[in-house]
Amino acid sequence: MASTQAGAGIGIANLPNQRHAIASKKGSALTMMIAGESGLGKTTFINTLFTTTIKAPKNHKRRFNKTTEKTVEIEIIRAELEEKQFNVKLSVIDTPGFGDYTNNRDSWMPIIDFIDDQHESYMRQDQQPKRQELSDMRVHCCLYFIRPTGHTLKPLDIEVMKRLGTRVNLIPVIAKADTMTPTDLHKFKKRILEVIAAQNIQCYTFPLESDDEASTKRNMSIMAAMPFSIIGSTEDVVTGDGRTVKGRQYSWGVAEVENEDHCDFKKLRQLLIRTHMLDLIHSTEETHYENYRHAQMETRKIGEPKVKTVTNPKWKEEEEALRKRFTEQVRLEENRFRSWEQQLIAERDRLNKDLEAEHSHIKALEAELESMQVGLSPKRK
Ligand SMILES: Nc1nc2c(ncn2[C@@H]2O[C@H](COP(=O)(O)OP(=O)(O)OP(=O)(O)O)[C@@H](O)[C@H]2O)c(=O)[nH]1
Repeated sequence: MASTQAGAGIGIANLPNQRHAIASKKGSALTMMIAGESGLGKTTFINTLFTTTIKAPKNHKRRFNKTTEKTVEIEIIRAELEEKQFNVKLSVIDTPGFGDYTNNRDSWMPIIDFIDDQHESYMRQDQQPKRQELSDMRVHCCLYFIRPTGHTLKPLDIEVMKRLGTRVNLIPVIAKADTMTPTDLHKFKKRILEVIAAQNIQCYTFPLESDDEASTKRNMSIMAAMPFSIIGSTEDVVTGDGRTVKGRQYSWGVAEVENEDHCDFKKLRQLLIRTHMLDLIHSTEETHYENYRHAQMETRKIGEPKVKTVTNPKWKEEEEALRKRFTEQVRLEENRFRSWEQQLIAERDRLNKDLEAEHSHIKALEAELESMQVGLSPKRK
């Protein structure tokens, strides 16, 4: 696996030039999450990103190049990027696709919970007296994959994006851009942006103005590309003019991953791991984590554990079913006891009657005995 970034480097050396020079000697850690409906190429995208950003692995720590089977649970893929003494620990969280079920809430709720749980875990560690080695898996950005329908955002997309946007730096992405013509793609992007504005969905934004003109221009061009259209592929294919590129081969030609006329993969990668990595980390800390902390502090005392409300509707349904089963069981048992009680009462009555009959019988015998005794006793004169 060769780096396609050979000349430009992977860009980590550019980190000191970024707006927030917070990179320490220890390096930075970037955690990105990939979410969206099933089968949109999320896992393929991760592999594509890694094959084009990471040099051949030198040790077992780097774990990537996943097979593209259906993702069924949240998976974390880690890699280390290193360039000119800058070390970036990259974690990519692949999430199960949703949208396959009648009740789709079941599938996207764990994603939201995962983001909240990372904030919670960091906050709890932060409140401890000893805070040297905080483990931090807070999600710095979430790429939300949109199906290339050519129409508009679906209600499910809107629902999930709204929730994600208030928790994390949300970056909308149009999947499988090679399945749309440039004109349709352009119209689709416009409609998506209209829905995002109308529905008040919070997406990641960054300051466009920079110290130098070139950076400002670059920022504007990246921002103008949102929502980023992408093509995912780890395959090397040969173009009509003889170049070997990462792309998807069709009878009509090649859809190239890194060709800016074909999709925005390059711009997205530039934003994520070159130009705005530190801004993503910083805004997570300053905005999303602070929002979470603030909301929790209003309702809880320091050190108090979070009351886990049962937010997952699947659990709610299970709880409901369990409650019904329990009530039914109690009702059956009560009926059983009641009929048992009836039987006991009937048995008691029967025994009482028998006892009474025995009593009467004994009394009759006693009376008989008495009269016999009277008959036998010697007559007095
Ligand atoms: N045309 C086209 N197909 C793609 C692209 N990216 C991925 N695919 C194909 O789409 C299919 C699904 O890809 P995955 O990466 O498994 O999709 P996923 O979103 O991770 O799927 P889940 O794990 O089920 O959520 C595979 O057959 C890929 O080869 C793309 O950019 N264009």
